[in-house]
This record gives sequence, structure tokens and C-alpha cells, in this order.
Amino acid sequence: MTAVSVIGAGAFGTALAVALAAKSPVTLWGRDVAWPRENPRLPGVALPDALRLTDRLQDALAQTVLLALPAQVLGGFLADHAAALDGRNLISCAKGIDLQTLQGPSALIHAACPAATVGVLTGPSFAADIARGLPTALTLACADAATGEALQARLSTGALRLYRTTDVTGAELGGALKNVIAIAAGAAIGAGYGDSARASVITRGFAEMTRLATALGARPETLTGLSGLGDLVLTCTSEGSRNFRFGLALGAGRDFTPGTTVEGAATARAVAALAPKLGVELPISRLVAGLAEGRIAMEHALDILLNRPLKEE
Ligand SMILES: NC(=O)C1=CN([C@@H]2O[C@H](COP(=O)(O)OP(=O)(O)OC[C@H]3O[C@@H](n4cnc5c(N)ncnc54)[C@H](OP(=O)(O)O)[C@@H]3O)[C@@H](O)[C@H]2O)C=CC1
Ligand SMILES: O=C(CO)COP(=O)(O)O
Repeated sequence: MTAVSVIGAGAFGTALAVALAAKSPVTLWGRDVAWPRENPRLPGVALPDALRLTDRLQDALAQTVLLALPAQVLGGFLADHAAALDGRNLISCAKGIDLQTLQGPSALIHAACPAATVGVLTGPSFAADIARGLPTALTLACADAATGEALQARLSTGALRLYRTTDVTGAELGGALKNVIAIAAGAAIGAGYGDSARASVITRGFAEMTRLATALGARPETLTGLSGLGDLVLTCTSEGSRNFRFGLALGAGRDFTPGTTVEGAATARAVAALAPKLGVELPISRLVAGLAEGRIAMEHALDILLNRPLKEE
């Protein structure tokens, strides 16, 4: 058994496993890993010998398990496998809020596996960059400072530099909420509103992220770190982001490739459901929810934002 395993052989799980295998052997679990050569979700990336692939979960239960599944499937996976996972270091790599429970991945893990130590790995990082060994800085969040420090050392590599925090809520919400704002930024560009409009979306979107995250107990400074502002900048400015590309398609009235993981769409709906409960105003996120659900047409989106009462910044 390897010291670290990765559950979820999508683009991100595979990239993390490739990066960590440069340091020590890693096991990567996926429900279908019978690829002829490389993972089609991460084309062009050779899998190193130190990476063991398996579709048998019992062969992938290391003491430290990275959970790299999309946020909307994590709850079901935990429900099915809680007993096998409990008691380990379970590190969520998902960037979303569960639409059924309106909770983040760390709370889902806590609820399913109460004896586990829960962590969050998040921050600006495209899977393809990590897999190619490009320099990347991420946030490792763990409420227990000593365990966080041990995990930071275990999961950092020469190219992957982990910063640590004990603010699990702030770190995971930064990663989840930036996906919603990235859709809005993409929609602004796709609709032809220009770079100045995008800068407004990023800035006012960041204000929304901070309002919601702090209402849920996050420390505001966590939002200004890699997991919040850092990832927001990456995702709102690069067509490498699926959330940004989804927004581009929405804005331009084009179809988007079905089956693509776009965490911000479901998370926007979760955020729209949370906002009134918490008494926070989140106009951009609510708009993204309406666009993603098809309740709001793109041609009305700008009016909805611009016709709100003028206010102090
Ligand atoms: N891609 C990236 O650059 C980054 C992604 N992330 C985050 O990582 C998470 C995963 O994203 P990513 O890897 O990109 O997604 P992908 O779309 O590349 O892959 C999703 C993976 O989830 C698997 N899966 C889906 N449903 C289930 C299920 N019910 N049980 C088991 N496995 C399932 C899929 O398996 P199958 O192939 O069999 O369908 C696939 O391997 C997301 O929260 C994302 O925000 C974070 C940072 C960067
Ligand atoms: O989270 C990511 C980069 O940090 C990946 O973004 P997308 O899911 O939008 O592709």
C-alpha cells in the first residue's frame, strides 16, 4: 500500500497522482481506468511507473487519501464507502458546494466519516500544468495545525508548493465560489462586453465571495490568498478554465460540450439558495444561477445588474 492515494481518475486526480509520484509511489483509483495508454481526460500526459492504477477501492485506501471527485458526486461516493474511508486523512480537492445539502466537501466528509481528519487542497492550478510539472502554489487547509503541517510536507514536491492554513471553510469556499464568478466573467467576454466589464465582474465577484464566505465563518484574509483571489484571477482570465469557457458559450449563445465538469453551474444554484438564509446579497452569483438554469436569458443579464440601485462601494 502506498502512503498516499488519489480517488477519482479525472483530469485533476490524475494530474495530482502524476505530480506526487515524482516523490514516492502513489495509487490512483478510478471506476474505469482501462485506458489504452493515457487518461483521455488528461491527454498527452505519460503515467509514471510509480503511479499504480486500480479500479478496486480496497487497493487504494492509504492513510492519506486525496478525494478528487466533482463536488456533486462526492456525497454519494462517501455514502457508499464511508466505512472504508473513515479514520484516514481525507483531503478534498473538489471545488463546489453540494446542491442537495448546501454544504461544502469538508462538511460532507465530516458527516460521513466522523473519525477522519479532514483537509482541503485547493488553489490556482490547471490539471495540465500540474501534470507537466510546471511550478504551482496551492493551499492545504486542515483545522488541526500539526496534522496540516505534516500533510503540507507530505504533499509538497519540487514544483508543487503548498501553503497551509487552518481555515478549512475559507479555503474550500474560495475554490468553490470562484467557479461561479468565472462563469460570469466568461459570459461578459462571450457577450462582447469587454475587458473593463470583466474586471468589474472579478472585483464585485470577489466582494460577493468574501461576503458569503465570512457569513459562513471563513476568515476574510483566507479569501485574499491562493484559494480565493489567486484562483479567481486564474479562472476568470484563462480559456484553460472550463467554467470560464462555459460562461463564454453562454454569453455568445453557443452550445457547450455536454458532460464537461463545470462546478460553478451547480454551485451557483447552491449559493442562490444559501444567500437568503444568510441574509447576504449576491447579485452576480444569483444571475449565474438564473443563466445556468435557463430562467434568465443572456440578453436580460446586463440590465438586471446595471438597473440595481446605486450604492457605496
Ligand atoms: N481539472 C482541473 O484543472 C482542476 C479540477 N479541480 C477540481 O477537481 C474536481 C474534479 O475535477 P476534474 O478531475 O477536473 O473532473 P473530470 O471531469 O476530469 O473528471 C471527473 C472524474 O470523476 C469521476 N466520476 C464522476 N462521477 C463519479 C462517481 N459517481 N463515482 C466515481 N467517480 C465518478 C469520473 O469518472 P469517469 O471518467 O468514469 O466518468 C472522472 O474520473 C472538481 O471539483 C474540480 O473543480 C481542481 C483544480 C483543478
Ligand atoms: O480550478 C481550476 C483551476 O484552479 C480549474 O478550473 P475549471 O474547473 O474551470 O477548469
